[in-house]
Amino acid sequence: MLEKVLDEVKQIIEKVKKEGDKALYELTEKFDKVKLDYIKVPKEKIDEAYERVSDDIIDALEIAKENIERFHLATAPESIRVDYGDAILGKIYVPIEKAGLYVPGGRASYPSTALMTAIPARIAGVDKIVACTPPAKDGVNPLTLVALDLAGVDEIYAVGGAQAIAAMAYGTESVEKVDKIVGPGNIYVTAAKLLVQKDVAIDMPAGPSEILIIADETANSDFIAYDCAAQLEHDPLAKAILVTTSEEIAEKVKRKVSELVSQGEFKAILVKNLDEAFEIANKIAPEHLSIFTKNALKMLGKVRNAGSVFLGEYSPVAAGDYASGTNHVLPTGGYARVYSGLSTETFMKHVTYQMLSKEWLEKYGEVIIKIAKAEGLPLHAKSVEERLK
Ligand SMILES: NC(=O)c1ccc[n+]([C@@H]2O[C@H](COP(=O)([O-])OP(=O)(O)OC[C@H]3O[C@@H](n4cnc5c(N)ncnc54)[C@H](O)[C@@H]3O)[C@@H](O)[C@H]2O)c1
Ligand SMILES: N[C@H](CO)Cc1c[nH]c[nH+]1
Ligand SMILES: [Zn+2]
Repeated sequence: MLEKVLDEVKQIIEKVKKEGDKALYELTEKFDKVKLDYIKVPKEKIDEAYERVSDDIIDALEIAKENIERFHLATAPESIRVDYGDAILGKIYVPIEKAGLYVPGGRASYPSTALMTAIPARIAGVDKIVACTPPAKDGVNPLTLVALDLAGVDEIYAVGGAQAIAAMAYGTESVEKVDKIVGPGNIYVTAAKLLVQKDVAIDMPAGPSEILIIADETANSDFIAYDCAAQLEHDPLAKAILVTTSEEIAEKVKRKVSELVSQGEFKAILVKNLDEAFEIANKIAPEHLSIFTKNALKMLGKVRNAGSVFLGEYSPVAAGDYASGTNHVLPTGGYARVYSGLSTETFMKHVTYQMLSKEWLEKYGEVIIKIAKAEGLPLHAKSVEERLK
């Protein structure tokens, strides 16, 4: 599917690279049908946004923010130092300097994604955080602006789609070029991230939402249907797959999903046993994997490829989408085979270090010298020999 839009997206990227802000204004008019007279959202528009949203929803965002912060702090990578007596070796985690967040906003608005991307970036200690999000007729969605502001984003740009990714990758008069672009989006956004990744780091391909549910005969078919429908409501390209040992559940879920939602792709697969179900799930590597079986927590050991796992009937994917605290920016399209979801680590890199003693070098110098000479790199050997004279 991505291949179908690659040529069009390439052209969008080239236009932004060549024409900068002018291209952003034109493409926003073409794709978003919006004519704004700014790209960088002015401070007064952010202040105004607080007036336009209710205290009630701000309170809900604040609670979600606390839970997301709590989990991302608890799971942040820690520097490590190993002291072997004659040598100290270690790894320090350091933040990247500039991060660009993409917060979607085409068919729905995504203030939750503002929190999911900005909070880990702040915890990591990123120096400058900017965000792009598509505008509507009267500007960027006010709740998205409030969420970005609450999470501490430095600059917000009213631009979406592939043009936003190109702007953050290469910079324009208004948009700052960043070191790494993160965040989910539709097929155009995802294709653009894949195309610019030779010039800028990206988190992962995080495209149209997906769910795969493994269910045995004990599962509640209505809960399964609602979880499927919830992910299908994101995008006509969204996918939901039920893998079950029960024909009855497959039929009930199929019927209910078709009553609840009319877009996206739903498929039910009947299997003989749960081992077969996990084999299929691991092959597909879905963004979300929900497990509705007896002893669900025990099933975690069978999971190899998935973005995030939801265990038992009281763990709707919507909880992870908004408020439990795990991140909802997750790999799609089978990329969970090799990529992880967004985390504090996404905004960091590690630097290894060592401080060796004379004793260590006396003990291992010969090993270094032998291998260096075997590789045909005599000056590597010499750099050790000189110290051991
Ligand atoms: N995988 C994840 O972690 C995750 C998380 C949240 C959301 N999502 C996904 O994000 C997506 C959000 O999509 P959305 O469309 O609502 O918002 P979006 O912001 O991703 O896309 C909107 C933009 O797409 C561009 N666009 C629309 N039609 C175009 C066309 N024909 N040609 C070129 N560009 C075009 C426009 O510029 C517009 O600004 C959904 O697919 C949802 O499932 C994924
Ligand atoms: N389910 C989405 C990830 O695929 C995340 C999200 C945001 N808002 C609602 N849901
Ligand atoms: Zn969702």
